[in-house]
Amino acid sequence: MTQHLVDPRAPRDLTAFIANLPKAELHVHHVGSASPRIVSELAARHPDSKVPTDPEALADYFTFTDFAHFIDVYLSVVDLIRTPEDVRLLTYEVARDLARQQVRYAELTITPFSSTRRGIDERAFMDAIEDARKAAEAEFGTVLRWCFDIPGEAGLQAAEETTRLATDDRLRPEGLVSFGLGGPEVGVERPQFKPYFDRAIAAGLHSVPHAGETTGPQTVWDALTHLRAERIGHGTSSAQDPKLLAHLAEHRIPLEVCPTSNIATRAVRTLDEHPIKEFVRAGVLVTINSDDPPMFGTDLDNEYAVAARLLDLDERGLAELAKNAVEASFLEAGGKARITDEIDTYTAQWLSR
Ligand SMILES: Nc1ncnc2c1ncn2[C@@H]1O[C@H](CCC(=O)c2cccc(C(=O)O)c2)[C@@H](O)[C@H]1O
Ligand SMILES: [Zn+2]
Repeated sequence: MTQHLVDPRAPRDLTAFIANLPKAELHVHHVGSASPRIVSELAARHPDSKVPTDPEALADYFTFTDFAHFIDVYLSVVDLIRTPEDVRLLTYEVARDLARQQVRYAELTITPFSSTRRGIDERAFMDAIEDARKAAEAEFGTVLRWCFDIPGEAGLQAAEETTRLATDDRLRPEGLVSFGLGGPEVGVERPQFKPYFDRAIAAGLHSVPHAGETTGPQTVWDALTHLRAERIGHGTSSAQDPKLLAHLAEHRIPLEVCPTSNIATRAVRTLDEHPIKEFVRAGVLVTINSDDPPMFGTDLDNEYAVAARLLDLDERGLAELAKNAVEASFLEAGGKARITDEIDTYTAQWLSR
């Protein structure tokens, strides 16, 4: 009987490598990360909701015809978050899911305006997310920080409210590090939000607006010049403007790339057409993120696997992507060094097996 020896040149199983690779995630939404189990549990608490309680039906419900449809579905899940306990449960479970993927550090984007305008007390909201953040760090070892974002389509009233919640020392949570702008981009010009970003930056927050997801490169330029963006959410259309790509690369402004999100919201037609290769070729600092994982039928590990396929990466290439996210994060230097060292040690051990 011939013995089938494992061919040492055979492609190693990158899935196993990714699953155990220590990671950081910079672009992932609080409500958008509610797992099917959490969403169906919340939907069962609120029978008036149009959100299905059955996880099967939920998978169909999370299939979008276009970006506007995605926002409608997103808001129907926001409507399920009605009490501080809902907020705490959601936040803690999102942290558990992140920890399961070896995420050591995540900057979770939260839209407090959407919850406070739906009646959740602002102080109770802040206490709920902070309780969950501290519990997650103690129990899972996952460090969470917050990005508060303005739902741009809700206009300047939402901008004012979000800025107040993010800069009032009696309210702003300890874990808050950055300030963003989300929702549809079409008809939501970035320059109008300059006064709010100026106040947030003056209060010590980092600027990380979405831009160039569903509109052209001018939106990315506007985010850089008017909102002083330190990172860009998506930035997908930057690939249409070589000068913009060169500027991002020269000034080492990271892109928060969310490949499957761009397909699910129809921002990009197919993964093979995704501009991530152009970003890397231009020398742009690319980070990999999941955006709204359960809604897009993905998770961070899968996004790393997609990046490996699109960029033809081996273990070292994947480790570099993970280190990019650590470098681009707003974690303090000691924490960055710790996670980067862990990534290097893990990768070296894996390759020496
Ligand atoms: N890929 C994404 N690209 C962009 N945004 C994304 C993405 N994923 C998730 N979001 C989130 O969707 C929300 C959209 C909320 C919104 O548009 C809206 C409009 C009018 C009223 C209200 C309200 O609350 O009353 C809200 C944003 O908060 C944002 O954080
Ligand atoms: Zn997003």
